[in-house]
Amino acid sequence: MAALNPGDEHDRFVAWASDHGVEVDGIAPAKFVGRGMGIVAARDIKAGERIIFVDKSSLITVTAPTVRACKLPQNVTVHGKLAAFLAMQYHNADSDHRLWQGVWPKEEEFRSILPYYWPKSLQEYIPHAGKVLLIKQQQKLDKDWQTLRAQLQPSVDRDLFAYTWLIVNTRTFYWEYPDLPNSHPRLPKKRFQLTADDCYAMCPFMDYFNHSDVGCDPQHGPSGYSVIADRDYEAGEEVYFSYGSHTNDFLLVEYGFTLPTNKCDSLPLDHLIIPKLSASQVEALKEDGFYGNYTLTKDAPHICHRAQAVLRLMNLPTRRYTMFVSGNDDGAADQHAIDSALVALLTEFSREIVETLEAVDSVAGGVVEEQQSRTTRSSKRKSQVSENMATSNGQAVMEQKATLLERWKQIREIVNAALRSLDE
Ligand SMILES: C[S@@+](CC[C@H](N)C(=O)[O-])C[C@H]1O[C@@H](n2cnc3c(N)ncnc32)[C@H](O)[C@@H]1O
Repeated sequence: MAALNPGDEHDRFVAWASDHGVEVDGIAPAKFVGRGMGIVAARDIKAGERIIFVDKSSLITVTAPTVRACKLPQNVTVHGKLAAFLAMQYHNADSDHRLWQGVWPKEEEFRSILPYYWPKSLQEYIPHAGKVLLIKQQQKLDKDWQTLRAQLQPSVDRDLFAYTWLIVNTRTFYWEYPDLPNSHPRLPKKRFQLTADDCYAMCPFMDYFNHSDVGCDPQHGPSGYSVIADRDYEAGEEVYFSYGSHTNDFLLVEYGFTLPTNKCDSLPLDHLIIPKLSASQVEALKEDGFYGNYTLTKDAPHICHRAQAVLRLMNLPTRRYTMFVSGNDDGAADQHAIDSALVALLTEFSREIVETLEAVDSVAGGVVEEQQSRTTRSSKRKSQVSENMATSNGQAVMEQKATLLERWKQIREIVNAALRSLDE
């Protein structure tokens, strides 16, 4: 259930936005239990109606004069530059985006939602694909901080920078700079040279929308962003759009949530397959372009072509594998043997899942106690404040644990669905 009037700070922001190039039609921000803000239909909306337009002049990008005025080092990433700008402005009561900043989730909320902040003993149980992403995220943030710290300290400390870096990570949109050749010395002159890492924009009001695997498609053009309703909506319904074709492991690490059903979900099988390969098999797969990136999905045929190939190399005479990867044989004659090999692999995966579910349950209990005792011990007196902190840490860990258990149950369901259909 959504609260249609989420509070004064949101009213003030909406009024500010409408004076700053944001045209809202038929939608409103609303507060949802357990997942912050989102957008609801404020009246019945018809498919094809434009529900929001945001003029490019209101975006925060590296080309904005206020960002350029910060004179940040040339070698820092676009992500780092935007995070530094937001952090430098964070305590400035006169900053242009003060009212917008006031409706973002607070650092405290991020601490419980985003795996970046989770205790190490819980991060350890993030599924393999998510852990790889989390390490990359930590490395990118660290590198940006190292490049910028001399310029930012002492007014901006690492905690504030991490928070604004994660605000950028969870709230930016893909932006292609309509006037690219002259936009910024840090950006390439030619459009085809732009990479995804260059194309970040903070976009007021658009960053209220929550993600779904189906929903409206945000559009960007030379004048700004717009969203067109993908279907009819009744007043009060939540309106989502898609952040992209993301798996739940990606959503968990980058945004701090998973979707209960997600048509884009898949699981990597690399951590189960790669350790079983001999050196010569690795060499052959690399030569043929079939090394790694093996995935499992809930729906038939369950595994990707690359996984079909590697299982053939591991379980059949080499010539059968060669015929398959060269495209001279569709592999149908061997499918039964490959399905049996896959069942063995997934049975091994099932054991890992059961063990992980049990481990998350017990580790999380330990973390709550550890955090509570650490928080209460660190205060001189066992004051109400420290008790409240301990309780909120405890609650955060319980929520993190629930998110993690939920993800492992989704993984179990994908594996079981594949096992059931292979058994038919
Ligand atoms: C662009 S913001 C969307 C607005 C945000 N909910 C807020 O309170 O301001 C992205 C963040 O919203 C949350 N979010 C987005 N889609 C969600 C969903 N389907 N379920 C739960 N949380 C979601 C996640 O915390 C994510 O990091």
